[in-house]
Amino acid sequence: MVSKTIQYTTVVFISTVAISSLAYVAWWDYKRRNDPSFRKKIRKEHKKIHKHAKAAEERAKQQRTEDLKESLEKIKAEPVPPTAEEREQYFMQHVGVGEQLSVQGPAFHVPAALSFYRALRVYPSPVELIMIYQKTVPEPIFKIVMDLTSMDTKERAEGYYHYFPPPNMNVEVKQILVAAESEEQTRKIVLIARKDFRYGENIYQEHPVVAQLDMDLEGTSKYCSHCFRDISSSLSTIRPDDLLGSTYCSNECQMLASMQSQNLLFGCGPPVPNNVVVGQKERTEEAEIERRASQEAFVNFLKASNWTQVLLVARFCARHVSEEAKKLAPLHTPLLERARLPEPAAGSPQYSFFDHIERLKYLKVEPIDMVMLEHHLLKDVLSKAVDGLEELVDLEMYLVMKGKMAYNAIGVASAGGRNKRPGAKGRIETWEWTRTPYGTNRQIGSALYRVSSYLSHSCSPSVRPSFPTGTNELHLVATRAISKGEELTMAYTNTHGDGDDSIEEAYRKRRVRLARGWKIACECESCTGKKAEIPSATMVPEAKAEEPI
Ligand SMILES: C[S@@+](CC[C@H](N)C(=O)[O-])C[C@H]1O[C@@H](n2cnc3c(N)ncnc32)[C@H](O)[C@@H]1O
Repeated sequence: MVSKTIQYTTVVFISTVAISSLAYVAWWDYKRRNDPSFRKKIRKEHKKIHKHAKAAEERAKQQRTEDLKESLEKIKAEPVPPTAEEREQYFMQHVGVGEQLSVQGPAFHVPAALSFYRALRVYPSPVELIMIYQKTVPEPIFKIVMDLTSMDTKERAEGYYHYFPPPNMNVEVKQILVAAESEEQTRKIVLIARKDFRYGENIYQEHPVVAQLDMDLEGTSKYCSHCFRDISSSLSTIRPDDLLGSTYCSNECQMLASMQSQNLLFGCGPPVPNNVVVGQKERTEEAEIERRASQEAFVNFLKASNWTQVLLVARFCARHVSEEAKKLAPLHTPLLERARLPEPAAGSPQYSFFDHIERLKYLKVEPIDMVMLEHHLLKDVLSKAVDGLEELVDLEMYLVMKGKMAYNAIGVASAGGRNKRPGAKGRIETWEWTRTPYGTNRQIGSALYRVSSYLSHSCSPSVRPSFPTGTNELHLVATRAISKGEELTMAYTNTHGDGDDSIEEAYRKRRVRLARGWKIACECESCTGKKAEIPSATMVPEAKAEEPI
């Protein structure tokens, strides 16, 4: 009886709930069909729910990004093992951990990805490893590894000018947007003073990334082929196996040149240190003969053409290799300290040798026959030295690199430069111009500098490159008082014209040179107002060199 009552109560309760639910559904449907304001309210509710869900999803995504960022910072703060063997062990250990974690379900995806990322950090050829990961690592984990990689790349790219140039150089790089003739905005990169400078004050100094004596001076024992010091009245060092016949002021310069590029390009010692095995060719007698033949062909071309920009590119590639080799087999000698380049400030992400030149603007170089030939000869020298090295300069990259040298190299007029540089040969489009207020015809060589590459041109400039140590170490000197925050400018060409040129003739000549060399129609004060009265300080290379030009 009791159970019947319970059954009955349950049935009544269920039917009551069902009936009232049905009534509610019927009422809801009626309202939805007949009441526009009700419909609007529902739509609003739907939107609200959707918005909340989206916001929650966004928050979760943001939180995940924040967590990944935090993990990335932690990983970056971890020391990288110093030796090649330790790095290999570290790599194996983290790949192993990553593999174990990746089979334990979604909760372990992030820790697995972090392990794979740690391994990626120390692998000598990261792009290759990413391709292997893509094929072997489960997709959601691979995606996290890629997120970590792009976070790191973005931070490195955006943060570069935050760390470079280092504060002790007293300048900073700023990117400003300017409206071009086409109304499209273009980016101008300028060098700005971080503090006030007096007239004649030294702002900073820097060693070149790569430097090359003019070809007519190479091997003449007048100047050191590495630092450009005048050695005409002293003993010089020569290496008998050097095909370019370069001469040096000291054993130190000869060793530095050899380590940075000379041996790989023109010598016959191992192209990279013996303990760096990646890509090294077995040095058979046959391979050595082929290597020498490629070097000879390159040297013959250089001597016949008198061009140096191809050599700046060649030295850049070789130095890139030597810097990478140094990472694999660290070498700390006082000698290398002496040649230190400006490096990003402490705490910066790691930038490769190439990262510093990647940002520089470049001139468009046409692949005319001679350019194709020099490219072919350079590739041959590189590939005969180390397998695969020619990949550094496929034709497209070579044209860009040459364009960077053409746009940014500075003419070095150390020890006052010279007066009788032989005139350029061949078609005018093939003449090589360098940025120098003393005139390319006074230089003894040219060099690429990391920071000075950013200097813009003005015909009434605020700074000039100076070489007071008698070498290619560039000192940037204020040609007038400069205030903190001011843009620093140098003259890319001799703004006074030649000999007794009138003001108009000097103006015409510099406009032609600026247009030919850097495609600039100068709009500086002196040009727009045709105020060709330029302070003579811009023209005086060194106290020693005050001879008429
Ligand atoms: C060696 S880069 C100097 C760095 C440069 N300021 C930049 O924006 O990257 C030379 C290029 O800077 C620009 N530039 C330098 N001085 C200029 C000037 N006075 N007027 C117009 N453009 C200039 C031109 O595009 C020139 O080819």
